Amino acid sequence: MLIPKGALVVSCQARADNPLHGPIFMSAMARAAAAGGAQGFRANGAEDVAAIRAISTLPIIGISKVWDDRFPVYITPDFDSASRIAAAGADIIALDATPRPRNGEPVDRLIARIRNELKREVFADVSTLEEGKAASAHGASYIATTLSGYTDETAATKADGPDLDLLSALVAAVSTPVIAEGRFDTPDLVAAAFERGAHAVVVGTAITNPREITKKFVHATQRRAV
Ligand SMILES: CC(=O)N[C@H](C=O)[C@@H](O)[C@H](O)[C@H](O)COP(=O)(O)O
Repeated sequence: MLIPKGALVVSCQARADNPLHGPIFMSAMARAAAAGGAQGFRANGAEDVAAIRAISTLPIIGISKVWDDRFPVYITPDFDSASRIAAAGADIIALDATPRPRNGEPVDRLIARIRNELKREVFADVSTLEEGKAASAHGASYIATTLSGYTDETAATKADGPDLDLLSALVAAVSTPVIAEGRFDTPDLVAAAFERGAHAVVVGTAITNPREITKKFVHATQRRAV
């Protein structure tokens, strides 16, 4: 198991519309995170994964976001996208493990192919307890709460912060290590995740997205006591 128990993993991702988009910025983010004590990274796409691999030996959870209007699944939907990030240096491949339609092989087959053909650990992003149990049964190495709040079924929970209830339910139900990911945006929430039995916590936006962090502060400037 590559992700150590108790680890903080930092997600270094910036989409094309973000001023920090690109491997130079994302590898600098990763260096800063490692200097701060992060024990692993999550990164999107072969270029960013390769740039982070070049500056660190810490475990990289690689994803490949592929948007296709015909399908809701965009996180590593098929074997080809998984292969590209494995070749770029990802130690662990994260994928959408919901049963939603995808332009790729069914999730059980995708997990098996990544394990058997790419020889990589599989990190299953789920949104419900049932999906987590299924991914565990299919051989995923980690089950993560990443997609809670981002599927039609779970959209209502997004406004409530991270899905601590799903985290606890997964910890109780599967022997696979459970990772807290998605809106863990304060040190207190990270501590709460470990109290509930998380194996590790992945933090993205709150550490690596200055635009979104700035928005929160600007929002505070607009608050007025009544
Ligand atoms: C739903 C989805 O596509 N999540 C993505 C998965 O890679 C990222 O956009 C998130 O930033 C990541 O999961 C970390 O979460 P947060 O940024 O909330 O700490």
